[in-house]
Formats: sequence, C-alpha cells, structure tokens
Amino acid sequence: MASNSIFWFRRDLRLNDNPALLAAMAEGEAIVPVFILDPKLIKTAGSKRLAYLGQSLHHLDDSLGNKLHVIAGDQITVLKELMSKNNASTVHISTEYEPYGAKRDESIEASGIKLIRTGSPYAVAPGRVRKPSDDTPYRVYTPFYKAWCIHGWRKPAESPKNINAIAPSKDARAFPDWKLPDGTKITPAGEAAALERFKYFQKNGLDNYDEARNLAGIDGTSKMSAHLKWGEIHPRTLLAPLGDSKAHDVYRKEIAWREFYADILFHNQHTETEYYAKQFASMRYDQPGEKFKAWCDGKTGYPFVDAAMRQLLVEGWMHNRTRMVVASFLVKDLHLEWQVGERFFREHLVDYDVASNAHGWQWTAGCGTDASPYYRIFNPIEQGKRFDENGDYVRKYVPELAHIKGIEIHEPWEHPDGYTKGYVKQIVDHKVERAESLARLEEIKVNKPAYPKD
Ligand SMILES: Cc1cc2nc3c(=O)[nH]c(=O)nc-3n(C[C@H](O)[C@H](O)[C@H](O)COP(=O)(O)OP(=O)(O)OC[C@H]3O[C@@H](n4cnc5c(N)ncnc54)[C@H](O)[C@@H]3O)c2cc1C
Repeated sequence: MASNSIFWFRRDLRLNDNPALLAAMAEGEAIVPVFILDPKLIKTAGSKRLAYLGQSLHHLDDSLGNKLHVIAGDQITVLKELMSKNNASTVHISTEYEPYGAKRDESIEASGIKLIRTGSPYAVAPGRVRKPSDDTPYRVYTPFYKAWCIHGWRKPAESPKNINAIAPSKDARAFPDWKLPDGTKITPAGEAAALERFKYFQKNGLDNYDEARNLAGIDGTSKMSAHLKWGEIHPRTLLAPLGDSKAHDVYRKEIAWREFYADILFHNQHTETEYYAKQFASMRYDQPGEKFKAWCDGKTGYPFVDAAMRQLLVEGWMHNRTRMVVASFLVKDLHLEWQVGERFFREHLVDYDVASNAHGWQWTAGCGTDASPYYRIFNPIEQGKRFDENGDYVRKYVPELAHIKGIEIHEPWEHPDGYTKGYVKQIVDHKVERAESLARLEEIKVNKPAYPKD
C-alpha cells in the first residue's frame, strides 16, 4: 500500500502560496486533505463567522475536486483514524502560535501523532524578530517594524500542480449548514474571492491607501482581514507587489501591525484576556448594564458610534477608524473594561483574530503596548466630522438620520429635524464622561504610565 500524508487545514484555507501543503504533497504519494470541526471554537464563534467558515470550506472543497474531508470530533481521534485508514504516518500543518492553537498542537504531539510544521499564517513567524542589542522581543511597534523589514520574508510559494488527493468516504463529508442570520450580509469567502478582491484593491485602492484608509464612508481599505484570518490568502502574497511609495509603505505597516500583535501575544499569552499594562486592572470601572446594551445595539445617540456598531451587526466587519472610536467610547465614555467590548467583537467579527482584537482593544483603551496613552480620548462627534465628512457612512447604517444632509448628520441635536425619524437621544454626555475618565485615571496615578521604551 502506498504511503500517504495527511494535510490538516486550519487557518490556511487555500491552495496557493501554501508551503505546508507543498511539503505534504512532496512526502506522500497522495494527500488526505482534512478540516476538523472543533466544538470549542465553534461555541465561541458567532453566526456570521460560522457562516463565513462554512462558505470557505465549500470553496476549498471545490478547488480540491470535492476531496476535502470534513469531520467533526476530537482531533486526536479523527487524525489517528485517518492515518490508519489511509496508511499515513505524518500530519502536515502550518504552525499556529496563538495560545489555544499552540497548546492543542502540543497535546496532539503528546498523543504520539507526528506533526510536521511548515510556515505559519505570518510573513515572519512570531518570536523571530528580536532586538539585536540583547536578544529580547520588541515591545514597541516602530522599532519592531524596522527590524521586521530588515528580517524580511520569503517570496510567495509556488502554486501546487496536480494535487493527488484521496476521495473522502461519505461519513467524512460533514459540511455544516451554518446559515447567515436574516438581514446580515458578509463579504464573499474563499481563496478565489480573496485573490480577486486583492487584485481589485491593487488597481483601485492601493496607490491612494495612505489617504483613503481613514475615511469610513468609502471603500478605501483592502478588506483582506477575513481572508487573512482564515488563511485564504497569505500576507506574503499581499507584501510581494508592494513598492516604495508612501501609500505602499503605509499598507506594509498595517500588515506589520498584525504581525506585531501576534508577536506580543506569543510572548505575553495572558494578554489575550488580561491587561498588558497591569496598573489599569486596578482602575474603577462600571458594570455593563443598559448603556452597554445601547452600545451593542448601535443606539448610543452618537451617530458615528451607532453607524459603526450597526455595520458590525450587519456585516461582521467594521472600519478600523470606527473600531477605535467605538472602543474608546466603551472604555472612556461608558467606563467599562476593554474585555467587555472585546468579547462582543469576538462574537460578531468575521475577521476575529485573537491577537489583533485583544491588542486593538488594549491599544485604544490605553493599557496596551504603546502609542496611545489612556488620556487620549476619542471625541465621537469630531471623529465623525473628520472621517465621515459628508455623512455617507452614518446615512448608510442609521436610517433614522438618513434625511439629514452633509456633515450636520453628526450633530442631530443641532438640527430642527434631528429627532423626527426616531433617532435616540445621547445616553451620556461626552464632555462629562471624558472628565470622569480622567478623574478615574488620576485615582490610579498613571497619567504618565511607564510605557516600555525600546
Ligand atoms: C478595537 C479593535 C479591534 C480589532 N480587532 C481586529 C480583529 O479581530 N481582527 C483583525 O484582523 N483586525 C482587527 N483590528 C484591526 C483592524 O481594524 C482591521 O484589521 C482592519 O479594519 C481590517 O480591514 P482591512 O482588511 O480592510 O484593513 P486594511 O486597512 O486594508 O489593512 C490590511 C491588513 O492589515 C492588518 N491591519 C490593519 N490595521 C491593523 C491593526 N490596527 N491591527 C492589526 N492588524 C491590522 C489587517 O490584517 C488588515 O487586513 C482591530 C482594531 C481595533 C482598533
């Protein structure tokens, strides 16, 4: 009987630029491509993310000529059964670094299964970029970015030719039927959609990215986050065509933020749920109640915040500018702990990424790695006027305000018809809550927190 190898898809739902897949193909006569449905991850994922995953699995299966094995169950049992049934002695994977995936893989190895790791979901794997001065990890983004560029990354891997995959039996076709909730509309899933969207962005958005990326009302960003989350495209593929222009450099820097946060989480695993700057754990916070519910529902009475939260509910995605604005509002206007909002994002984001989400929240909350001190408090009205100048973003998601033209939409209280279509009144006064936030900061005496210097 020929020797085969298992290829276990996890966060790499693609065939191109996939070195681990090439390694599996090189080893055995045929591969057994498998995706294992993990009840623990399914339990914490919201319906939009699951629907996206379901669609992505179907696309992957199509590109594999309907050879994808989809099996629910305990990973060790599933892999052992597949290995013995298909005469495979190894399981090929791309390495996972975040706490849950890394621990799971360790326990699989401890059961006697030989995992062969090739590559990772990053251009430069977490842990690789270290300070030359003392060989410790970076704690501040800008020097990390410079060292990351010097370290460099490989070119995209070749596309596989003629994948010889073993056909699954009927019981290995447990494709879940995850439906999108009514009224929601998520980005198309799959490797082909990722490549097509990136091509479109290269042609229509990349050269203007530095200017357009902050404007919430336009299609000015790449929308690669869900594709990266599921590995339908690799960051190498995104980095390869970039040149030296300012716009290209800013795009490269954003990719590097994802890698920086993965590196920070790798070295500080507790920061998935705990404060990176520990002193903020002792700050006075409120308990989530009615105001938190209003934030979740996009009914705070602050148009830019409400538009963003409704975008999240409908699309499972939110513009980066408004992610910062709503996060600041939750922590500094409602005085809730960042983890409360982080969990809500985790449930609703299609692109949920443990490192980028936990550290995006901590950065905005002022207790994260660097750059954003706690006393930087986003003004939700001014942010709206600046980054949604003509009000298109708010008009798109908040129909109760759609009748107000232009920038005036950001201050319905100043408009004679501001509340005539049912828009809610403000749940808090930003000026008052800003002062309250700074007073609470004073109580823990970290006006100038000791941020690490590199
Ligand atoms: C509170 C908060 C929570 C966040 N949660 C997530 C999350 O769960 N998953 C996630 O992928 N991103 C998260 N981000 C980062 C960022 O908002 C999204 O990556 C971005 O909006 C995705 O849209 P895009 O692909 O069009 O981005 P683009 O602007 O086109 O950027 C390209 C890629 O660079 C990376 N990137 C861009 N900005 C950031 C950033 N600030 N931090 C880390 N990576 C970045 C992403 O991989 C993104 O796809 C969060 C940011 C904040 C402030």
